[in-house]
Amino acid sequence: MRVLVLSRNASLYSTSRIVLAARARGHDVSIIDPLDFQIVVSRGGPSVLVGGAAVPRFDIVIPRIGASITNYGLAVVRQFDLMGVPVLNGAVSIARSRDKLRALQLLTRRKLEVPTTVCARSPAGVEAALGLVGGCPAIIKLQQGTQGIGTMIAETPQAVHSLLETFWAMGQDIVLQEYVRESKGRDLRVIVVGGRVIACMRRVAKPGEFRSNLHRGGTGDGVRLPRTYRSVAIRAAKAMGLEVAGVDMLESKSGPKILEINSSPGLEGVERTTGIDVAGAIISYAETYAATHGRISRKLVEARLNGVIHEERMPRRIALATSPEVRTARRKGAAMTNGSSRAGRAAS
Ligand SMILES: Nc1ncnc2c1ncn2[C@@H]1O[C@H](COP(=O)(O)OP(=O)(O)OP(=O)(O)O)[C@@H](O)[C@H]1O
Ligand SMILES: [Mg+2]
Ligand SMILES: [Mg+2]
Repeated sequence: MRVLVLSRNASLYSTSRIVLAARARGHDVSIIDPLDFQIVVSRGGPSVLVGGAAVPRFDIVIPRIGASITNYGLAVVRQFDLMGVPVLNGAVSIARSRDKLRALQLLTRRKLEVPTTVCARSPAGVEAALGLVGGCPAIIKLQQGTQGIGTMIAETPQAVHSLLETFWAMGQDIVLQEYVRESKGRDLRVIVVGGRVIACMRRVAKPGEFRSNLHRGGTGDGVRLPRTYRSVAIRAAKAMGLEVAGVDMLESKSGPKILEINSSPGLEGVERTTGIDVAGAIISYAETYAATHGRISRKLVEARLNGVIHEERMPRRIALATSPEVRTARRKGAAMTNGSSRAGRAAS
């Protein structure tokens, strides 16, 4: 297959692992910075250029869009969506995951548990909001934060007021959230690919810190998930329409509570702590996905762009098809990797 990885930096761990995994399976891989694309919108149909020149037709696009270029990156991904090129993940589902409030709204619509969260935009409702999330300490989050930056804890109502007022004055959208005390600075990062749990690590915050992110000094350990947690992670990814997802969950006294779902989850922490070949699992799934979504109808493309159709509603006949090209690529991949990857087997 001809694989396009959208990434600003080929030397990033996750990008290079995905590229290596694809090449090991015999695929032709290009890595292009999303900002290098020109997006052409005309009545003649959607297209993209790089440096003014046409690009080859790709069989699959794997976007790794960083938070700093969400808007332009999503426009590029949407253009590939419009061109009918299979994309893992699509623009609508990435956009959903980038906004924590939007994501939580979608999750609760599917009856999935999340920490009680209140969004407000005027000082008048703050007391009531604080009561709803169980008082202090309370969590305050930027709606678009990542790597733990933008997630804060407020120990007193005064701190809540001053933080909210500061962020509102800066024009930032924030949410107030119940602090799940019993999680004790731990969370679970679950990697779901194509509706299957591929790997999971428990992250533990460093002493004196409530955020367990590895970027904030936390440490990770591979864990086997109980069945209820597995099924919640899978349902959460599906609710967002994400084919590749990093689901963050807290272990609360009433069971899993979902914090957020990441659409370009980092692979370094989870691969190193679990020893699982997550990149291989993504490519293995990409092969199946490209084969089954390569020639989807214009109607389906539009439905997907409008976010009204979920992949599970794809006709079964399409969902099960496997092209000769994919079978050959799989055979080559199996020979080159000796077929020994746990994740590769799990996802195939
Ligand atoms: N409501 C909460 N109760 C307890 N701890 C929380 C809560 N919300 C967040 N945390 C802690 O803070 C960390 C960061 O929060 P969150 O996952 O929402 O932010 P993020 O910046 O998007 O992180 P990521 O890098 O995983 O994308 C979580 O991993 C968890 O350890
Ligand atoms: Mg996040
Ligand atoms: Mg997180």
